[in-house]
Order: sequence, then C-alpha cells, then structure tokens
Amino acid sequence: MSENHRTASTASEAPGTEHDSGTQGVSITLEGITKRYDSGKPPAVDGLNMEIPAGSIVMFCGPSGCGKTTTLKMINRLIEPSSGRVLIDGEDVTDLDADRLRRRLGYVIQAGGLFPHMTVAKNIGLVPRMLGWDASRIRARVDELLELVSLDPATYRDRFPRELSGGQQQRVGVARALAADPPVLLMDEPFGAVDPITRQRLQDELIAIHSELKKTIVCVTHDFDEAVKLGDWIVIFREGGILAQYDSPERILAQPANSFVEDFMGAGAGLKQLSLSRLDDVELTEPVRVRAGAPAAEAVETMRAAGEDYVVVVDDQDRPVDWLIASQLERLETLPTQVNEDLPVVYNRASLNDALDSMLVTTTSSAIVVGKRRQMLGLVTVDTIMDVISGLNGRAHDTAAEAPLGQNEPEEFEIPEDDGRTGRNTDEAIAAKQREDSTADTGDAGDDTAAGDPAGGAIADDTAGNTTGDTAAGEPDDRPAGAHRADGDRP
Ligand SMILES: Nc1ncnc2c1ncn2[C@@H]1O[C@H](COP(=O)(O)OP(=O)(O)OP(=O)(O)O)[C@@H](O)[C@H]1O
Repeated sequence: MSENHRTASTASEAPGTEHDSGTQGVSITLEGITKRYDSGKPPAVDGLNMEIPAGSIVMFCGPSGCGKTTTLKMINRLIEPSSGRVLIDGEDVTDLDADRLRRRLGYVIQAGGLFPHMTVAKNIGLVPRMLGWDASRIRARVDELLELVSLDPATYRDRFPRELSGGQQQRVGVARALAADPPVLLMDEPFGAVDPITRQRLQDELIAIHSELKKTIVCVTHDFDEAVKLGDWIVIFREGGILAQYDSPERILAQPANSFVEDFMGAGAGLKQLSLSRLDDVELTEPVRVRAGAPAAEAVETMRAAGEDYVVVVDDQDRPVDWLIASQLERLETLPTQVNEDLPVVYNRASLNDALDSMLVTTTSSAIVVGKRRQMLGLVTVDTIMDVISGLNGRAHDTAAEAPLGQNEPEEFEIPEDDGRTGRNTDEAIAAKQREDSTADTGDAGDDTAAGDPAGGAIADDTAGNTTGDTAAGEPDDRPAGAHRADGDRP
C-alpha cells in the first residue's frame, strides 16, 4: 500500500495550521457550482457539490470532455462559475483578491507550463516576486524548492527550460507552484507529457512531497491507474461534470457505484486493486532453504522432514539460485550453483500486481521475494494474493464511513418549447436533450471549435459516443447523485 493510502484516514482530519515544514492543506468546498459555456447547451458542470478534505489528494478522473478541467479551473477562478460558490478553508474565493488567491492556490499544468525565456530560478521565483519578497528570500526559497523536487540548485538554477528534460521541467513546475507555500496544489494532467518511467518516478516524488508537506492536492488525470496510485479519494465524473462516484480507490475498485464507473475502469479492476498493496505489506511463506553445492540427498531429507515437496536453493549470502521439486532433486548428486535466470524473483518494494505478473510469465503459483542485495525474504503465493483481494474488499467497506460528501443538484434545465416535449429537468428529459445535442455536435464539430474549445471535434465525438451509449442503455438508476444517496452507509 502506498504512503498516501497509509495516511488517508488522518489526512481528512489534518488541521489547516502552520507547522515546521510549511503550510498544511486546507479544505475546499464546492457549493452547487455550474458552468454553462453556451446558453443553448447543457452545462459543462452542473450543480456540483463536493467536499475536498484538508491535506488529502483528490484525483479527478473521467472520459474526455466530462468537465474535469472546468471544475479544477473554477477552484482557482481561471474559469468563473455561472453559479455556485467555491470555499477555500471556509472562505469564498470570489472574495479573495488576486494576490491572496495566488498565495492559497498553486497551479501545475502539463510540461510545467514554464516561461521559456526565464531561467529556472526566475520561473520558480515568479509568485514570490509578485508578492514583493526581497531577493535573498526568493533565492533561498528557490534553492529550498529545487532540493525538494530533487534537482541540484547549483546545476539547475540558471538553466532555461529548453535545457531541461520533460521530467525536470515538470519538477520545476511543481516547485514553482509551491513557491509561496500555498495550502492547496491544483494539478492538471501534470504527468501527461512524460515517458512512463519518468511518470512513475514523478508520481513517487509527489507522494513523498505530499507526505512531507500535507498540502491539499486536487489533480486531473486521464489515467485511472495514476488516480489509484496517488489518490486518497477519486472522483469519477461523467459528462456534464456529473459525479459518478467519489470514493476511496479501494472502494471504487471493489464496489463501483454503477455501470458507468465499471465501464470507465475497464477490464481488470480486480487486478488493479493489487497495485494498492506492496509485497512489504503481506506475510510471506518461508520455503525450505538448502545451500547451493550441497549433496542432493541431504536436501531431500530436509525437505521430507519439513513435509514439503520442493526446496529453494540459495547461495552463501541467501540469494536464490534455483528451486527444485522432489522429482528433480532425486535425479541430482549435488545442488546447482549456477543461478537459474528464469526464476520468478520480485523485490519486496514491488506491488502484488508485479508479483502476479511474474508468476504469469513463469507459469508458477508463487514467486521468490528478495530484499536488499537480492537476499531471499520468502515466497509470495497466489493464495496470499487472493487473501489480499478479499482483505481489500473488507477495507473498501471500512473506508465508506470516511468518504467525503459529493453530489450534483442539476439546475433547472428548460427544454425548448418547440421541441414537442413538456417537463423540466427530469433525468429522462436531460438525457434525451443531451443525446440530441451530442448527435448535433457529432455532425457539426466546427461549432465547438468556434466556441473556443481547442480540442473541438475530438471532444464532441467522444462525448457523443458516451452519451448515446449510456442513455440508450436506459439506466435511470445510474444517476450518480442517486447512487450516492441510495448508499445507506455513507455520511
Ligand atoms: N472555453 C470553452 N467554450 C465552450 N465550451 C467549452 C470550453 N471549455 C470547455 N468546453 C466544453 O466543456 C466540456 C467540459 O470540458 P473540460 O475541458 O472541462 O473537460 P475535461 O474532462 O477536462 O476534458 P479533457 O479530459 O478532454 O481535458 C466539454 O464539452 C468542452 O467541449
């Protein structure tokens, strides 16, 4: 289980107070926020109510065009809500002037969003300069932040963004967002533009930074696995900023609230649960260990005495060399000393998913777990992994009581009079209207582009696909707010 998940239960209680390593996170409350870009169309976000607990990481997930970025940008007022309020630590953001807003909300976008003509130090010092800090204070802060994001200040301070790799630019972007020590960090697809290995490293660093600073982090992602890895809580939106589920990763994986969430997660949700647990966290099985080069007959005796039918051969430093079943042992004079490269070996920091992968590749029902210097710690078996899945299902139940509140109260939506239907704002009416709008969008992608949406037709196409599929399936019970309210064990 990742560090952030271990701290999830305390994160929601984190006070919004100062401590030694900086300002801790504060809560964010969305009160019925709606964004309507175009008066003739359904809102991009509709009557969204949501609590984001202080000090937690909340991941916004959902298909393209469902309103994730719009919701995020309404928090820092890059987009003004058409109606509703956003409260940061209980204070309405519309009452905050630009300086106070900058101090409270750091913002990270893809590829860091750095100014190409400014050095790293200038980029990071941008907000402190606007806030009138003196030069020596800014310089000290820049160096402190570069250390925090694992970049050597002397090497990187005076470089320009073009002289950095994608991952380094992203780190500088995070440092810049943290410059004025805001209690809240908003991130929009922060790791979208880097390769998978750098992405994994940056995710691990974000978890480390979060466990040190305890900021409130709201992060938009396309990648559900990233949401599971980073999130204390995950929000899955459907079109129109409608909340399909707001819950812990464990619970979303074990108990998706509706078929939309199930479809969004795709196949293998059970397996994704395994990426929540590390081998470190599970009890390993101790096999019969025998020394490389020893007489095979002795090994058979030791194996029989232990009531087992296989042994693991280790070298004099306890590193695995081979494993042998009884019939193989009986054919040998002495035990092998040559390392069998095909052994399913996994490190103890790996996830259970990694362990299962290694078992599948070698078609064995267990894997050898090693720690520092490749010393064998024990075996993990398929049975252990199955037990963990059942345990996660139980824990998913436990997190239900802590889940933050979230639901939509869609605003009254007038069906145009000449449309031949009557009635307002029923699920069916909205669904029918959306279906119609989506069909119109698909046929006229140029309209969206003209409205200022840079992704234009691509978004319209996706959206049309989803809406038509969902509503045609006729799942009135699938409305997210209803699904939440119907869930008796939630607050
Ligand atoms: N400036 C704009 N003018 C008009 N419509 C917009 C504008 N910005 C976004 N939209 C529309 O609002 C809806 C939500 O867009 P938003 O960017 O919030 O979605 P998203 O979930 O972040 O999508 P993606 O994952 O593709 O970035 C989409 O239908 C989009 O076309």
